[in-house]
Amino acid sequence: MINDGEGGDLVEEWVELANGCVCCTVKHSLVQALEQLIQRKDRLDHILLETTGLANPAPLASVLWLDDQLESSVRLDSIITVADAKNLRLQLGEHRESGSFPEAFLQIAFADVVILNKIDLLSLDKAGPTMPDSVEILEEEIRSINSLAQIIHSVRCQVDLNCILNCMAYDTMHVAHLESLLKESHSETAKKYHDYNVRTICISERGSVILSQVHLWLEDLLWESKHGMDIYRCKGILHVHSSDQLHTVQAVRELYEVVPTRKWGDGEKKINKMVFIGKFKDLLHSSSHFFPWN
Ligand SMILES: Nc1nc2c(ncn2[C@@H]2O[C@H](COP(=O)(O)OP(=O)(O)OP(=O)(O)O)[C@@H](O)[C@H]2O)c(=O)[nH]1
Repeated sequence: MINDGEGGDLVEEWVELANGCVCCTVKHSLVQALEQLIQRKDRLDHILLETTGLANPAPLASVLWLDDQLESSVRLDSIITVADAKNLRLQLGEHRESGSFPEAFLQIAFADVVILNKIDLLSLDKAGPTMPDSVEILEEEIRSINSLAQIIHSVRCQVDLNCILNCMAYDTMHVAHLESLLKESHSETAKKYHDYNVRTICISERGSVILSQVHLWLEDLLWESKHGMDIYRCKGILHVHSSDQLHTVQAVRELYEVVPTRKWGDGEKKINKMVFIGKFKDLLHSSSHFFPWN
């Protein structure tokens, strides 16, 4: 039984979910359970939903990001992935070769924050006979999959809660983190890939875009997987024709939003910049192939 604080009242309310996977079979009862929790909103600041180590975050993110009934009371703040610093590279390497355990890649690809845990074990390894992974190498590995995620280091997952709560990673109106896209990104630009690994690519181009064509283009990419792109997550900023507003783009799998967020500043360099996380095949070198409306 669970007590509400030390010596506190016994917690009597339970929300029981049917047996099954939270990202597929019990997805809808999860939404109902959250709605019940929200009824007691005065007592709730955050809901932390911990999935199994084998979960694919995409279906949950889709349900929680845009569910109309939930939208007003609950919002998806961020997806946090804990990575085991001691085993990360070995595991990703093994699964990259064999194509097994895609969830490891998905969990990094969808993460807004990656907690790189057990870094104390890296420093211990230095005394050992084999070359240890350095924090820098591991960060590079994570960034090659997802260059948008914030990476924080921890021992026994002791982290500053300010780093993982109120990230507003799915809030299109919260432009601050999207505006970092205006700066240089760590990610690769489009080119031809011969493998089919999960990675981040960043495409930027000047000129203005026509909003209706942006929608068609995104639907081609996200719904039809055109241009050999299987996109998990996408963020971007757009310079829309005949608009003085900077528009932001967010997408999780097939769901996406394009919204005006703020006025472009006087003298500000107006660009279109899209960051895609996913699998890419046969991409061409020139980014102009991605902005056909120019
Ligand atoms: N040295 C060290 N040990 C850790 C750290 N975090 C967890 N451990 C230990 O590692 C062992 C395995 O724990 P985890 O890797 O968290 O695995 P788990 O408990 O199965 O976690 P799940 O993946 O959530 O199921 C336990 O004995 C932990 O005490 C850390 O940062 N440093």
